[in-house]
Amino acid sequence: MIVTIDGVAASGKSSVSSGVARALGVPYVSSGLLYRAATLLGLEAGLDLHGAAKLLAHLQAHPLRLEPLAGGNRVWQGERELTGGLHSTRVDAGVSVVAALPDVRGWVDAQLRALPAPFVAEGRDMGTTVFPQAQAKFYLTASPRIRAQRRASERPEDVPAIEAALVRRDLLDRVQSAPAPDAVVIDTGPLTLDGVIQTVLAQLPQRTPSA
Ligand SMILES: Nc1ncnc2c1ncn2[C@@H]1O[C@H](COP(=O)(O)OP(=O)(O)O)[C@@H](O)[C@H]1O
Ligand SMILES: Nc1ccn([C@@H]2O[C@H](COP(=O)(O)OP(=O)(O)O)[C@@H](O)[C@H]2O)c(=O)n1
Repeated sequence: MIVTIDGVAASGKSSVSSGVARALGVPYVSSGLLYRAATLLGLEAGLDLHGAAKLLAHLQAHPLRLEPLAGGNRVWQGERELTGGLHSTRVDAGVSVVAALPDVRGWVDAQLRALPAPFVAEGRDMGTTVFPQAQAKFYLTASPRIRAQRRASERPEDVPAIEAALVRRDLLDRVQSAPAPDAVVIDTGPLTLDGVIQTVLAQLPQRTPSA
């Protein structure tokens, strides 16, 4: 079974996916971490993030590996773990530019499609482009202010600055962020994290042992 959980920035995708995946006993897959890792490598190499050809050549010369665990995903470049540096403000600021490059999207999509199901996949276009065949699809929302307040514990900036950056990223990401027509949309604003996880679990199709 593949479950997709898409949504806007900081809407709760990775926390909810982790909770749902643990309840199901399967891994979750964070597609955003691959875009973040591609951005970090580009920044470290001093590349122009708008330049698809050089960035893609760099990614192919320095392959990344996503480790999709139920408790939290990790990203590796050979023996070097990149995970800790992927949620910085500078990666936040550059990632939407990298994610707009069709070649980079193809590179990420190929890695995701090579993963063995079952899993919960989270991002922007998991239910539309990457896994349109998924058995259950969800799309998380919440107001920019609520999302910024939640993320404030994870970033050095104040809530208004975080909110402005989230709104900017939503705008830059809007092309790949449309909900799938068959996704269940959940406004997480009035819900606790566990409330969202239980809402998702309650809507999953009955599983058979082989699914
Ligand atoms: N429904 C919720 N209620 C309260 N806090 C939440 C809720 N969902 C997520 N959070 C918190 O909001 C922050 C952002 O969630 P995260 O899962 O990282 O979102 P995303 O993966 O969409 O960026 C985290 O600190 C998380 O614990
Ligand atoms: N499926 C995806 C996932 C992420 N992304 C890009 O990667 C960025 C980081 O995604 P993320 O899911 O880690 O970000 P948050 O929503 O957790 O802040 C997004 O802002 C998008 O630019 C994408 O384009 N498509």
